[in-house]
Amino acid sequence: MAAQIIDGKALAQQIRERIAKDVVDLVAQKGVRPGLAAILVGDDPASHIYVRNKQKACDAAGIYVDENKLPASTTQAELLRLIEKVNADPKIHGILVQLPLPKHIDSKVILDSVSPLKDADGFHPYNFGRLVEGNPIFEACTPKGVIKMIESTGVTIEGKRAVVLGRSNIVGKPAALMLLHRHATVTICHSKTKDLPAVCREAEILVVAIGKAKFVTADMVREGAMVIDVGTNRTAEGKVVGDVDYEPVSRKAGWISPVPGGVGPMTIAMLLDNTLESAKRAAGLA
Ligand SMILES: Nc1nc2c(c(=O)[nH]1)N[C@@H](CN(C=O)c1ccc(C(=O)N[C@@H](CCC(=O)O)C(=O)O)cc1)CN2
Repeated sequence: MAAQIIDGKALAQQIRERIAKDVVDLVAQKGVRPGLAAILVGDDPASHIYVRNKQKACDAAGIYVDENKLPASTTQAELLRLIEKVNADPKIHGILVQLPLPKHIDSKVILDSVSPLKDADGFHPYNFGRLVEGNPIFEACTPKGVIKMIESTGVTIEGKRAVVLGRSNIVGKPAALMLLHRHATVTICHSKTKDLPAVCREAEILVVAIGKAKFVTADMVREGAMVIDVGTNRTAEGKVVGDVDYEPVSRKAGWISPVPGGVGPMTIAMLLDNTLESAKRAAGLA
């Protein structure tokens, strides 16, 4: 039987509509409009599309955006000065530094300079540490979206065998922690994992964030499993595909998220959610 589709695009739209209502209430009650500083350095075409989509989503939700598009020649010192400025700006409740940054800029230095109180992407080590403790303030947008997608199915996470494929700081590790805090039994797999297909087949929930087109094939998936595909890969023909070989896997899985239209739109919705929550805290509401 074909898997049920987890429609991230539709879920993200519902969440964005709820955020838009909450923004109206926040402005009415406290006179505070959530504000996001969006910082994009360089000419990466995909990054330009993502930032434009984030800006459009903020506009639709009534979130103010301070847009900063900087040339690829921007120095690390110039970028640090801009972050210092938005850290201190009371109109700004969330800061987004679009990744990847140009090679001459040290991403870690930049991300560490974002105020942990405005870290809407959840990438600052303070917020990662809070997540490890199980007491997060800002959670990274992509893994937070993954959890919302799993929860939207009504399937309980508690007690499930979850496998996270990929160990990046911005997706794999936080996704594993979020599943662990919801009492899943979690395994993280990576390039050195022995017999990866066998480990993946143990998963009742399989989160794939490995960055390789169609890497997960049907033989790696347990019958009836929930498969969440975090990948965004472009084929030679320019088509966007995930890390999961969708058609054959969807015939074996119980639930599957598509690419496009799965985790990507949820990442954007969670950025808005984090910015709104930050503005609520600044207004003394959370
Ligand atoms: N500062 C950040 N940088 C990056 C992040 C992030 O969360 N914060 N994540 C990715 C890029 N990203 C968001 O910035 C992102 C990627 C993909 C999508 C998306 O909606 N994808 C569509 C398909 C897109 C297409 O057709 O080209 C989909 O899956 O439906 C949204 C956001 C790296 N950088």
